Amino acid sequence: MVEIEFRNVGKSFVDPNTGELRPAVSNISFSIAKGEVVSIIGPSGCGKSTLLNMGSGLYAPTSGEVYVSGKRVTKPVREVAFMLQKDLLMQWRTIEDNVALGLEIAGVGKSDRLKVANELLRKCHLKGYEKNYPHQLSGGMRQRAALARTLAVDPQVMLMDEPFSALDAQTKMILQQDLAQSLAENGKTALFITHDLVEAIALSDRLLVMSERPGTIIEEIIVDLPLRDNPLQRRKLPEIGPLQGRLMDLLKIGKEEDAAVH
Ligand SMILES: Nc1ncnc2c1ncn2[C@@H]1O[C@H](COP(=O)(O)OP(=O)(O)OP(=O)(O)O)[C@@H](O)[C@H]1O
Repeated sequence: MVEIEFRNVGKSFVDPNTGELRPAVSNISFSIAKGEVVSIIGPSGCGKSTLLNMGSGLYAPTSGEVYVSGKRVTKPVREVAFMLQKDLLMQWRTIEDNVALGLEIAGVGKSDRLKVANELLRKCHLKGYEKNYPHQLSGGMRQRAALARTLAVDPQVMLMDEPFSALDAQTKMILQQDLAQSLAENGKTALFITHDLVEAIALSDRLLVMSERPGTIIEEIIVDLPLRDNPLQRRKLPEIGPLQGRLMDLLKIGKEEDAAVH
């Protein structure tokens, strides 16, 4: 079953310098099946975040259509949860209250929502920190809390915009492991943006490679490797190097003066 579909999607923005409409992405078509994890990679400014914003209904496409679970997206969609590079935790709420926020908005009673929050905090290795405030946690721990908060609303689709890019390399690998296990266990569908090529390979079933602005999909690569639920082990497979090399070539990294990734 198809969970997310982009049909000939384009998006233009008014260029603040010229006042004219300028395309950010054009002619984007792809679909993601239920339970699939797909990563988008591409040069800075090619429109990756713009795609996620359209997937969640925060931006309307200028042309084409976006569908989630067969319904055309015309406004923010409940089935979709967003996770960003910034943890966006509320400083005045404890970690458990931050994780429970989505459930509170949905009208779930206090004891039920705290039960869900505490179970997710345990799974995300934050047991014992439930009553802490965000400033009392490290960056990695805050991002774990943000992951728990995203999972708490039990979204069908997770849209993730460089969620781990601010973390150190080792913390990042551990969080990738937690995310991958959680996605696999719960059969979630995810669209993931990253500049980290190995992260994309380690986490995904499929990769979409974009061109420079106006971004369009120039290549689709099926990651035909085992261990999608275990990126720590997948990273060690010998196929990772050649796949990374292929992506570097597509993005022209180190090949030309005007390389696509800076
Ligand atoms: N609200 C907006 N108004 C005007 N221009 C915008 C707006 N949002 C994005 N853009 C422009 O659209 C282009 C794509 O932006 P977007 O943030 O989607 O790129 P990206 O691929 O996610 O970049 P990065 O990898 O650097 O995060 C950029 O040139 C950006 O300046």
